Amino acid sequence: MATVLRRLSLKTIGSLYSSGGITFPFTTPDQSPFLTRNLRSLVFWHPYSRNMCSVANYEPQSGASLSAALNLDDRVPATIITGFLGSGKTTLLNHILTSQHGKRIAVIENEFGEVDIDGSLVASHSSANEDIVMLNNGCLCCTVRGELVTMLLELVKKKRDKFDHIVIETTGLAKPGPVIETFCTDEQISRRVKLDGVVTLVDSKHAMQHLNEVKPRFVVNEAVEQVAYADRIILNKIDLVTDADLEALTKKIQHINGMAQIKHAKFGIVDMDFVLGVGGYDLDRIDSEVPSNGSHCENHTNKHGHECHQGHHHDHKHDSAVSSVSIVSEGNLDLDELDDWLERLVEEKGEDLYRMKGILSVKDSEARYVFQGVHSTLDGCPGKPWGPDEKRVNKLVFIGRNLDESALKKGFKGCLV
Ligand SMILES: Nc1nc2c(ncn2[C@@H]2O[C@H](COP(=O)(O)OP(=O)(O)OP(=O)(O)O)[C@@H](O)[C@H]2O)c(=O)[nH]1
Repeated sequence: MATVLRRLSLKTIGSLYSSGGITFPFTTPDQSPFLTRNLRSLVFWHPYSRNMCSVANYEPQSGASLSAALNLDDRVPATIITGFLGSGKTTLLNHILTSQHGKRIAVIENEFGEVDIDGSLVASHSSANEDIVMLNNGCLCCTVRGELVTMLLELVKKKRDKFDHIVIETTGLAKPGPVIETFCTDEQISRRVKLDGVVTLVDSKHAMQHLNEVKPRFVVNEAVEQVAYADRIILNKIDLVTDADLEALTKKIQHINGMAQIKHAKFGIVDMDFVLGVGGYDLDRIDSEVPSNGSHCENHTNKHGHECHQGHHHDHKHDSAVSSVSIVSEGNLDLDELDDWLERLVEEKGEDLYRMKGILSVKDSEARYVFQGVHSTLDGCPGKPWGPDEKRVNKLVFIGRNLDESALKKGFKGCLV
């Protein structure tokens, strides 16, 4: 059964505020379809992310309700660092903790086993006294997910004034899906913490072997999942590979995830704005995040100075069951058809749809429509208006398992007017 997020109009938020408290929005009786409901209101509030979306068409009804609504998002951003065993997660974490970014960081270090080796490595590297390091034993994605919730709540309830950003380092064998879903589905967490992004470290020397590993039926390949869920991918340890190896790996990764920005690095050295303040789940960033043709690949730290080419994965054969499908197409979409298609899609394929993002041109609408989703949780709102001479190009990216590219394209085409 699809979980399509409900929204409240600004007017409703205002009345909830003035009535002395916010009621959790899932209690809204609004049963209208996802897009139709959202496009026909003016300003929307995401019950989990509390993002204010486009205010372009909004006529303020009362100063108090607008400012109350605009001040809603005081949640602390959280970054998940994931990546296969030995890929350089702790190295990146130490780089974050010793860099000048002006943020006080709270770290949740997930150690699998009795001895907290990574914890002491991190603690001994952290330069800022204010940084907080917490440890939990076990695997975040399975046995200790409840513990993650407890730790996050403890942080935000008791120490909120002591840090500006949370970084969670998962174990090398963690599946990111369940950890991400904690931020979307746990009401207490989603009210206080906002998922900023998933940063995946890839060991350039060994990743191909892990990505190609064939697992028994129903067993997940963690390395593939970690790439698939990423908002940012760091191809680390480039000092250990040749140009050709790096190019092949980049293509393989772009085939799995055509949405994430990729950077090459040695010892996790990347600019801080590549990993913190990513806004991977912010609807107002989707316009700049959805690539028009394949994934972004910036190569600032590439020792070899070669360029990555977007969209080239179509020239190669890959056997991975997890892949991405991009649709770039001019034209206007019929709102009702689109609504039906998206709802049907997440209902039927939600399990297999890891991430999706899109910018859509809807008939008779002045503004872009932006949406993003994780499995069957969809989230969308009107975005920037189209310019008078601007080509109205729809861009959608789906990342998931066993995606049927032709069925997705056909479904999309069926929504064009
Ligand atoms: N040559 C080389 N070594 C690196 C690079 N980045 C990290 N390393 C080394 O690789 C080893 C593993 O790095 P970690 O940061 O501990 O990796 P991790 O992902 O946290 O490892 P686990 O916690 O075991 O999953 C360490 O010895 C690092 O110093 C790199 O770019 N090049």
